[in-house]
Amino acid sequence: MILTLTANPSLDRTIELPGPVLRGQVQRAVWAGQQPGGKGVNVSRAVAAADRDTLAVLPGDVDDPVLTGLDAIGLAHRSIPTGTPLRSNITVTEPDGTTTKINEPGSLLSPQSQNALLDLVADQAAGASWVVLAGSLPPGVDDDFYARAIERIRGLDEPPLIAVDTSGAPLAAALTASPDLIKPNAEELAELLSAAGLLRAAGLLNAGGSRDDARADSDRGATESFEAAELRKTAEAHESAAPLETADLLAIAGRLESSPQLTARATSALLTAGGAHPRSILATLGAGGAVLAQPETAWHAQHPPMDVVSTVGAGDSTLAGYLLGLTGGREPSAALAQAVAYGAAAAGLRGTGVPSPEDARTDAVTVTPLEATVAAPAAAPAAQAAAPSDDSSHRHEGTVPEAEEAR
Ligand SMILES: Nc1ncnc2c1ncn2[C@@H]1O[C@H](COP(=O)(O)OP(=O)(O)OP(=O)(O)O)[C@@H](O)[C@H]1O
Ligand SMILES: O=P(O)(O)OC[C@@]1(O)O[C@H](CO)[C@@H](O)[C@@H]1O
Repeated sequence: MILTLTANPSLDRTIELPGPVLRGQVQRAVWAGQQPGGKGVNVSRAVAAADRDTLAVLPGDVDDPVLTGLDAIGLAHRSIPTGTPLRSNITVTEPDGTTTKINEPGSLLSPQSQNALLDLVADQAAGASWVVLAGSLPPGVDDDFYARAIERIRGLDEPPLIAVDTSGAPLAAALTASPDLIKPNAEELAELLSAAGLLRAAGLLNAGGSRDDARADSDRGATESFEAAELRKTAEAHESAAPLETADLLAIAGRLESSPQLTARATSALLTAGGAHPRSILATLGAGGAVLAQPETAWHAQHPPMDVVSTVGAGDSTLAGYLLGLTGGREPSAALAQAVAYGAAAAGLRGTGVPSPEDARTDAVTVTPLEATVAAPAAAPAAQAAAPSDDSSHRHEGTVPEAEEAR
């Protein structure tokens, strides 16, 4: 059984526009719909769609629209009453697949409710194969909530494996409890690397990595390239220990999305960093597919270009596809192919759509092993960190040859 905990569930409202969003104007939607959502809930929906056992644990009153929505689709769930309404999150989609999302903060969750939720998860996790802790934390909940959940679950006689899909401070805090798997997207990965001081080890600063080198690069020509400018800004922000600005994080995330090799190196830096860290990383890269990194191995899986309808929940479906693959007996690389097939299928569905196994076809997915992903120690200069090679790329219709499986 795959159990999910969604600390901050939502009613996902989706509005489809006939053209681009026009700020400040009245626009008429061509379609609108709503689904019970939140990251863990979506994982459970995808697992249930594959006819596999799942239980969604969440806060919320039984007559809340999220809970009645779960009743309506027959999804197994357990909740703790809160006396306050769950949030609504709004998605606006445009015909070219552009997805704009506005998420409410959610209602305050009292300390009593938080404890009741942790008790419920620990109680229900006995006998599960995986527990997924997913989504943001509502107001009133400390950043270490998922870390506390991990400690509770690990205290069970036969603890299940634990996956975490959240962002920012709750993700950083969860890492201190060494989850078995995390599923960051490119931006979350960039944020984690920055917070851990691993941007340079990950090869995300320029070769020399120093402010002077970056300046020298830019001084070489009167016209500083966009790339050089981004690197210089990043280096300066990093070395002055100032938090990276959103624009810098997005620039780094963009580089990760367009380079699986760089992502493999970045994930490797996290996996080999001193102190607590996750055991595996499933990094999703939007249209760039996903990288699965484990100590000493990494793979990239890619879906061909496709028409995107709504990417909301694509990451959750990716995680569900991966766990369905693993618990169904697939090797990690084959489970990765299934993960990307699930993510791509979800991106082709309206709203927070989750695919069925028939929608998620692995035969179109290419899986490529990435080599030399064990980076030099975190403090080593980028120039000495092992760079993954891409000369072993090949296509093998969603599964990997036995020789590679054995790596
Ligand atoms: N434009 C796209 N084309 C093809 N596949 C896509 C596209 N966008 C997303 N996907 C698929 O969905 C997966 C997850 O996407 P992404 O990295 O955006 O996750 P995410 O930010 O966690 O998503 P969310 O939080 O909305 O669930 C990707 O790994 C990929 O398989
Ligand atoms: O605000 P959070 O908890 O980070 O994300 C919530 C959310 O955006 O995540 C799901 C898509 O991944 C949606 O169902 C939901 O609206």
